[in-house]
Amino acid sequence: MTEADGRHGLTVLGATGSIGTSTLDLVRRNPDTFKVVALTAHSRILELAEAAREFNAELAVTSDPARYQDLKAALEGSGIEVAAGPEAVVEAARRPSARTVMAAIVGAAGLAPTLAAVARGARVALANKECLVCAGDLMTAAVADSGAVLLPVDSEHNAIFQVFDDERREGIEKIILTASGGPFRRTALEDMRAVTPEQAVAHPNWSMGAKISVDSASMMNKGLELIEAHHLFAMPESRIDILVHPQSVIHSMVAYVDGSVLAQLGCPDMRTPIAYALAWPARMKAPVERLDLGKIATLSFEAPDLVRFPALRLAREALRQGGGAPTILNAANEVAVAAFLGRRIGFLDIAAVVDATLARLDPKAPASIDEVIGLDAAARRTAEDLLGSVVAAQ
Ligand SMILES: NC(=O)C1=CN([C@@H]2O[C@H](COP(=O)(O)OP(=O)(O)OC[C@H]3O[C@@H](n4cnc5c(N)ncnc54)[C@H](OP(=O)(O)O)[C@@H]3O)[C@@H](O)[C@H]2O)C=CC1
Ligand SMILES: CC(=O)[C@@H](O)[C@H](O)COP(=O)(O)O
Ligand SMILES: [Mn+2]
Repeated sequence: MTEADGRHGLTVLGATGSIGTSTLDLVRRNPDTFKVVALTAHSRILELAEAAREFNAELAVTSDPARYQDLKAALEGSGIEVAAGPEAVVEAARRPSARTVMAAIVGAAGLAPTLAAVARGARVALANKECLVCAGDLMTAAVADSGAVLLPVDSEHNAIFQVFDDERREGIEKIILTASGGPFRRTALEDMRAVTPEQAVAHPNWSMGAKISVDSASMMNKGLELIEAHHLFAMPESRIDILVHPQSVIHSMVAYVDGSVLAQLGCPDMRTPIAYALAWPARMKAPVERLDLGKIATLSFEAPDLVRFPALRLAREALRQGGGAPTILNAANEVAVAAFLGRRIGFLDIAAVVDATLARLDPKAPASIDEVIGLDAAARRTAEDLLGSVVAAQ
């Protein structure tokens, strides 16, 4: 459970990313509490090596086998074990000395290592929402089988987790997920056609990786979070509302049958939900700006616009349809977002590619993780094939 030296063993998957570095910032401030076991990354080898040295990690892993020699050279003489490849990331997640695994890889690439942490019954601080979107039923079944504890890190789900009375579920009426509306909340549909990746990643409230920032701009992020909430809290789609709240101060709410609505509030800084997940069920200090509602003065709310943000509608329909539809939605979205960031398609083409991919494939429910991986791969191939035709049709 804990290290021989009494500290809480922690592995960070995706250590070089936005969530990974925020996690390590908290670890840096609490050296007597946490012991870093393994750190993983993909391409940012120097940052990975630097963090591994700073935190005296047992193991550093790059998921890219072609970067093994670079990582080995960067850690020469440190005594830190080095490994490479997707299977090595899974092995890192399996290391038993880490009581908690922070799952902060972006995309479905995080599925296998997150499942490995779940399978050994670890505490899994889950940032990687795509895991639950593409394999939610299988993941929650694996959690039930192994006795793993899933601690939501995504700010909305962490908020819900803090105010959701799981012991008295019959008292819960619905979940209200808040959404900032992203950088294009007030942009006309016609103008969205020409927005650039730089504009799309410029989130008004949060500093995040490129992929989730684009998802926030298209509101696919809220669609993914709808599916994530369905799996984390076993709530039907019909009892999960989405409400645009541009200030990102109320991170989400739970409405009860007696008319009470419980919310979690805070300044938008991921170190709050990360600290909650790392310290749970206790609390730890987080070096974040304190909320001053008097200074903010106004909190506003509006309904989401499903015409300008069709991704939200597609995600809700995929959740209603069930089976493999969310797996297809997620994989197609990953392909389309990468193509948008690479300037191969326009912003509005993202939802069009997802829609067309969903229309092409049989959404039969995957019965195993291998079937999820197969459906994910088929959806990626289909989405890649569709990139050209969707653009040509605009
Ligand atoms: N950022 C945020 O505030 C929030 C993020 N999340 C979720 O958390 C997850 C991480 O997001 P974020 O930190 O923003 O993303 P980043 O892009 O900042 O970081 C992603 C991390 O994953 C690694 N990675 C990328 N591709 C692969 C791969 N194929 N195999 C293994 N590792 C890989 C990256 O390595 P490298 O950089 O070395 O290439 C990096 O360490 C996402 O699922 C996101 O939706 C949820 C809520 C808030
Ligand atoms: C910080 C976090 O949890 C993000 O998922 C955030 O919610 C994105 O903001 P949007 O509400 O704009 O999607
Ligand atoms: Mn979120």
